[in-house]
Amino acid sequence: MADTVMLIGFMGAGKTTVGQQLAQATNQKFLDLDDEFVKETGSSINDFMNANGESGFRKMETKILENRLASPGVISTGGGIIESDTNRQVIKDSGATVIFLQADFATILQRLSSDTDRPLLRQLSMKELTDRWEFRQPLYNEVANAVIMTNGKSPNKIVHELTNMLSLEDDSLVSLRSEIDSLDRQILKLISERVNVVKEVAAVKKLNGISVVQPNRMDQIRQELKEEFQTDPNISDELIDDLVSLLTQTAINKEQDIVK
Ligand SMILES: Nc1ncnc2c1ncn2[C@@H]1O[C@H](COP(=O)(O)OP(=O)(O)O)[C@@H](O)[C@H]1O
Ligand SMILES: O=C(O)C1=C[C@@H](OP(=O)(O)O)[C@@H](O)[C@H](O)C1
Ligand SMILES: [Mg+2]
Repeated sequence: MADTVMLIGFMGAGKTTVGQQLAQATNQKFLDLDDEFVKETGSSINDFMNANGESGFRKMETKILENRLASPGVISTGGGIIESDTNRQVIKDSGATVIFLQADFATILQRLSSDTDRPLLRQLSMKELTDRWEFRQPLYNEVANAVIMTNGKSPNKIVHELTNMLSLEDDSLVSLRSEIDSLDRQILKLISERVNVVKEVAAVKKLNGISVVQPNRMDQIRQELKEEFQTDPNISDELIDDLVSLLTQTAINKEQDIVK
């Protein structure tokens, strides 16, 4: 395992949560630069930013990064650490293994919906926050050695991926698999949402005495999807046939349970 593993990513990506658990799982020291900030300044981040503005916060954040970077173990950073050119250079020069914890913007907003500790969340408008998100993405990528997609994954699962990745030679395969794992979870969540709608359909059919299986409807679904996706080289007619069969069979089973 590398001497220092540094977690970067936007607010709410899970740097603090995952960093703590990764350090525990691998028996290493854990440092969170936001906690170090509070220790060093004797002030909460909210109070410090209120008094000194974001630029004052950034200057102190750079000092703390430079002081703590040599610490072996897991270091979780604050989401804005990569905004400064100096910080990015310091991070690149440090030799730490830098992991970008990625999550989509909607997931971030959901995770932070009841947060009160992050001043920027309150100070910035939604447009400014979105702009900040977009501005930072290439900067995270610039310093990262590997990316872990966190959408739909528990911190435990992410720690597991990280421990695998950190003992592997080829990070690129792990990053790509991480993306696939995240997409698989999103697909399953969508299927679960589809089943919820199917249950409502079953209730309507039951009320009106309509039979569960409607062969025309299945053919229509297949036909429409094939037309819509005919120019997508990744989606073959066979894939559509297989997927629709799977989805409709799942739906029929569920509806039959409800209608009987
Ligand atoms: N993988 C995850 N899945 C769901 N919720 C998460 C995940 N990682 C973190 N969270 C939650 O999101 C919020 C922000 O996490 P935190 O670790 O503080 O993020 P960061 O340090 O990147 O800002 C916390 O409430 C935490 O419990
Ligand atoms: O994104 C940012 O600019 C910030 C993220 C926070 O850390 P987390 O990323 O751990 O929330 C904290 O450093 C401060 O509120 C500013
Ligand atoms: Mg944090």
